[in-house]
Amino acid sequence: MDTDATSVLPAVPAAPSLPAGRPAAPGPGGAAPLAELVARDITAWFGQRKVLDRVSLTMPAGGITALIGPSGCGKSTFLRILNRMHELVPSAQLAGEVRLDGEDIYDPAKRLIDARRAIGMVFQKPNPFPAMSIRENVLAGLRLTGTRAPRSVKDDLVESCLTKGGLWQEVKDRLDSPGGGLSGGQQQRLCIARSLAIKPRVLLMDEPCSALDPTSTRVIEETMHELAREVTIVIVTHNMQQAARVSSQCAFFLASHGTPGVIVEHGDTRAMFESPRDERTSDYVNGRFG
Ligand SMILES: Nc1ncnc2c1ncn2[C@@H]1O[C@H](COP(=O)(O)OP(=O)(O)OP(=O)(O)O)[C@@H](O)[C@H]1O
Repeated sequence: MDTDATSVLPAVPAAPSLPAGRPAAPGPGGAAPLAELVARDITAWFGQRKVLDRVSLTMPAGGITALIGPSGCGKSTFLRILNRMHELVPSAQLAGEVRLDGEDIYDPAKRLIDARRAIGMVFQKPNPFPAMSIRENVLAGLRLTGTRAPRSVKDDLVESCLTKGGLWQEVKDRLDSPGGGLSGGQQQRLCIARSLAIKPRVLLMDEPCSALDPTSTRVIEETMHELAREVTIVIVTHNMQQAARVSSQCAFFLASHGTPGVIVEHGDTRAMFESPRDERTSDYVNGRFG
């Protein structure tokens, strides 16, 4: 085992909140301000195996950050650490810290559910509750978190989340039909709408379009641009054109020859694609490996 693999979850000792790196920008229409997510010195293990080594990344408020890199370099692991899902794996350990607007999400005094509420996740494979209606799917997060609201408030929420998820026009006349009856692209947008219903401040997306056709992919990408006005987005993608189209900044992960994943280079997406500083980034974004 690595000699520095000493920490177990929760890895980060309780610490006073740090001020955010920059003032939070106000959200539209009185919504919660846009949030900055900062990961510092993240090291992760599965059992004895270290899979990430001191990865640091600031994901700016209202930005879309794309995590790119070859298979197995730790992108999904890093993403799952950002909302405390890594700890669901029994052998998983981590060190480092994750701060949402300066607040340590691994602070033992904080509730896990609050971190997951604030930092939502959309997965590679659309996972609506198939037998539940479209409406119930959108509201499922409220049920799970025990949030009660009058019918009219729920109706408004269903409409606004489906609108933000780019699905309202297609489903407004069949809200009581099962979620499982939608196409794959529609199901993924339903999952986005479901995530939005609990008003996350960050949305993590793990290859959200990899199971979708080009038309559905384009709709989701347009949706992401709209959503970035009110949530900070972090997306894992293998599709370099998608990273170039949707993201404002990119982080290139690499785990060479069995070593743990690191970030080789990160920064403005256009600069990363047009004038990468590292030769390995250039080779990857130009399709020479991976
Ligand atoms: N539950 C797990 N148990 C043990 N090892 C795991 C587990 N999940 C991931 N790993 C290992 O951790 C490393 C990083 O995996 P991860 O899925 O984060 O990479 P990735 O860059 O997202 O890959 P891909 O692009 O193929 O999804 C890999 O070597 C993988 O085998």
